[in-house]
Amino acid sequence: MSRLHEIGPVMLVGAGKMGIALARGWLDAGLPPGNLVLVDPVPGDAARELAEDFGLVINSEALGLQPNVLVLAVKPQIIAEVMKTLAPVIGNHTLVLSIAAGVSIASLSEGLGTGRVVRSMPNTPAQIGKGISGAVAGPDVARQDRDAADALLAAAGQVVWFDAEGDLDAVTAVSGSGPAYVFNMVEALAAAGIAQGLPEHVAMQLARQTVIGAAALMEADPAPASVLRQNVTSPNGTTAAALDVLMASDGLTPLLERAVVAARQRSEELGRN
Ligand SMILES: NC(=O)C1=CN([C@@H]2O[C@H](COP(=O)(O)OP(=O)(O)OC[C@H]3O[C@@H](n4cnc5c(N)ncnc54)[C@H](OP(=O)(O)O)[C@@H]3O)[C@@H](O)[C@H]2O)C=CC1
Ligand SMILES: O=C(O)[C@@H]1CCC=N1
Repeated sequence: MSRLHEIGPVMLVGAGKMGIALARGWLDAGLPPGNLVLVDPVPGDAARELAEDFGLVINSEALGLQPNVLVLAVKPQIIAEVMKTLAPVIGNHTLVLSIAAGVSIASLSEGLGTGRVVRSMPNTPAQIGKGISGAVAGPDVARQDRDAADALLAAAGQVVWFDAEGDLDAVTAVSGSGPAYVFNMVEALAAAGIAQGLPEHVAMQLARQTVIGAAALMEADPAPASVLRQNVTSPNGTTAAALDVLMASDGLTPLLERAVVAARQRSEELGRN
């Protein structure tokens, strides 16, 4: 039996892009639909579709419930306001699992009046069970709370637990936001193909399938990324010519480092709001 069966009622507050990605992952991994309720003042198409597909309870009926796990998936900018409305939902037995970027365990605990808080950072491949999450448990989190949070996050993919909460800002910058960097690389590679005279739809097909194929190969072959890169690189060939540009001192590595620093700083800023 999946660990998800043992968690009991889960309330997802914020049925947006990431909330729905997680909810789909949980339901696909065996969370009983009767144990999941959605709270979102204006549920979008994806939320309504999910609710319809699985017969989920949405909004008003949900608010009378004190769930075993309250998952907070609203934007960091409004989380303080949203927490003010959630006091009646927090029972003695309620664990809070936040996925909000930057928002500290201390402010979550203060806002909700409970120390049973896990702060986490998943990413959107959660929707197909291929995500990765970082997580930190607050000081009042018991072993069984941590197991429940781990089961929810593990349904979405891999989970890495950290002792230091500050590490989650770096996790956010690397893997939380990371899928967007890869999608942007597909856009950039397609644009480069178009600049070389390929039709737009063909350039996009080539770029997209190249990233899909490379990711699938990396999943199937445990060799380090550097070895997989070397396997593409014939001596003095075309890839070597391109990598001379990408791996130059002003190439992809310093660019990504700047991008990750910017994301980390933004995560820290969001936490100060
Ligand atoms: N997107 C991602 O890849 C990731 C996001 N996160 C975190 O997840 C959280 C949500 O991000 P994301 O899904 O991208 O954002 P979205 O805007 O897509 O989702 C937030 C949802 O919360 C809803 N909402 C607004 N007010 C309330 C309320 N009072 N009660 C309940 N729900 C409310 C919004 O509705 P409406 O649109 O009508 O305002 C929206 O549906 C953020 O904290 C973000 O940091 C974490 C990891 C990855
Ligand atoms: O862009 C954001 O702020 C959120 C957090 C990580 C991914 N999306």
